[in-house]
Amino acid sequence: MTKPILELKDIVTLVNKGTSNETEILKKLNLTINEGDFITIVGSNGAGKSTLFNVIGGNLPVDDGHILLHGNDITHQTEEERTKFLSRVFQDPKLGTAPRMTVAENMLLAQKRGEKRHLIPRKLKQQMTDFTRIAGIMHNGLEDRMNTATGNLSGGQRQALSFLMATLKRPDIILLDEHTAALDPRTSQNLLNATNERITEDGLTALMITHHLEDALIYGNRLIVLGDGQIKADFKGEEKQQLTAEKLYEYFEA
Ligand SMILES: Nc1ncnc2c1ncn2[C@@H]1O[C@H](COP(=O)(O)OP(=O)(O)OP(=O)(O)O)[C@@H](O)[C@H]1O
Repeated sequence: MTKPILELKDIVTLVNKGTSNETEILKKLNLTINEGDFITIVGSNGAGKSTLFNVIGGNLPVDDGHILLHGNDITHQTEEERTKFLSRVFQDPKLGTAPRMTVAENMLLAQKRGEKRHLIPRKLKQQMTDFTRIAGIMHNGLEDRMNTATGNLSGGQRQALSFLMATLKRPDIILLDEHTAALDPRTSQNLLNATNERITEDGLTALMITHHLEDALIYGNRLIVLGDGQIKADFKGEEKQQLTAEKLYEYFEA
């Protein structure tokens, strides 16, 4: 039985409110995200993908409609309040980590998310073996750089760390906002494979925006096409497996 984690019901978001430039970005968008879903999201530039993430993350207010988390209305919860159940990885490797702190310290910070953030060296020592093991999951040498300041890591290692930090506390929802777009093709592929492994093996629930149709097809159990502020298509299971890049390309109007 699939259980809904997050439900977006008739979501409307406006920009430039009350001016002659007022525009509806999300137009009565409906989406139910079930436990264990790994949803890839594609759509033209300006389709509303980042806006959708901003609405889920509480960075942008909802002008109409409702957001339910495990059936409870969280439409008006702040971004801060939503960090209890949600985490997000951005495109820019500089955004997810504290550059002067080491890999291990960043991981400890992520583990203490939502609590008072005092870094206790004793705690760090206790956790080191565990953190090193977790870093090893990314298969990119991060585990050998546990005491390196994050600012001195490669972009790929830094993004891998951001991803690990986002998953460490097993949030209900993980938003991956083109998190491999700034990386070279091989590094991007490695991170995508590691992402997929961690999400599927740990049964996490995630949404991933990508402009690479092949990646959207390979990864995840669901694929959503966003267009003009609405869900144009939602492919699941067998239907997603049968989908081709050519067919998907048809959703991108000239
Ligand atoms: N704060 C804002 N003020 C005005 N317009 C906005 C604002 N935020 C988003 N928009 C507009 O809303 C539309 C959707 O933007 P959004 O960034 O969500 O698209 P996207 O699908 O993520 O695009 P991309 O693939 O280029 O990142 C665009 O036309 C954008 O210009």
